[in-house]
Amino acid sequence: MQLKVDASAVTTTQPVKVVVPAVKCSNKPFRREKKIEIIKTQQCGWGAIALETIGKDDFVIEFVGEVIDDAMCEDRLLDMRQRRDQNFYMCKVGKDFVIDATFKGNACRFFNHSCQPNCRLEKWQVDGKTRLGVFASQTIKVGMPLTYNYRYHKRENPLSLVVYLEHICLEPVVIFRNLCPSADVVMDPYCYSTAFLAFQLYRLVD
Ligand SMILES: C[S@@+](CC[C@H](N)C(=O)[O-])C[C@H]1O[C@@H](n2cnc3c(N)ncnc32)[C@H](O)[C@@H]1O
Repeated sequence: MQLKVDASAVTTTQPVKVVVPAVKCSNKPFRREKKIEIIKTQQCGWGAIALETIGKDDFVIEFVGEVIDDAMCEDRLLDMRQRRDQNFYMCKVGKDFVIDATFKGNACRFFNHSCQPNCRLEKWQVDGKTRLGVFASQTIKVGMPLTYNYRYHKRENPLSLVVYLEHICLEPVVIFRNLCPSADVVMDPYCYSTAFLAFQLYRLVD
């Protein structure tokens, strides 16, 4: 599996000088990424595991991808629906600001969701630009799957939700059965619609 990375189109993975947000000053720049392996999981497609012990609150990896606006995001969601894609790699960072790791990204695009994750996403301001870092929320041992909570949300534009719901109802899917046994992610397992795609946008909006 090869991902194309176009440096001009993605947020960078290079170490940079970090301006830590005043409110959340933890003085931890995006340092070296941790060693990670991409593996085929039993039930969640591809996933990522730690290849080294990761300390609590350590920087793990940056979430990189193409920066797209809401309109482009909508277009891509429609394309995904037509292709019947089941894996989604978008993170909504703010209004008109989505990072899409579908076509361009790094190992972070393989981190699966868990309601009891060992990592968390943080939004940082770096030299005036918003960047997403994945940090360990606990000590992570070698071989452990790397997960964070996708924080699904409902589509904000109810109109588009209605339109999409009319159009699609695919095969039943049961998701998050493996890493997410609890019921705090509510999905309709019988209607795999674009409404569902909307849930698949990770949310990091304040
Ligand atoms: C960011 S991708 C993660 C990598 C993905 N598993 C793959 O094979 O490329 C997100 C997608 O992985 C799948 N996924 C993530 N977490 C999952 C979980 N806990 N259980 C089942 N599928 C999961 C869903 O299809 C989701 O849209």
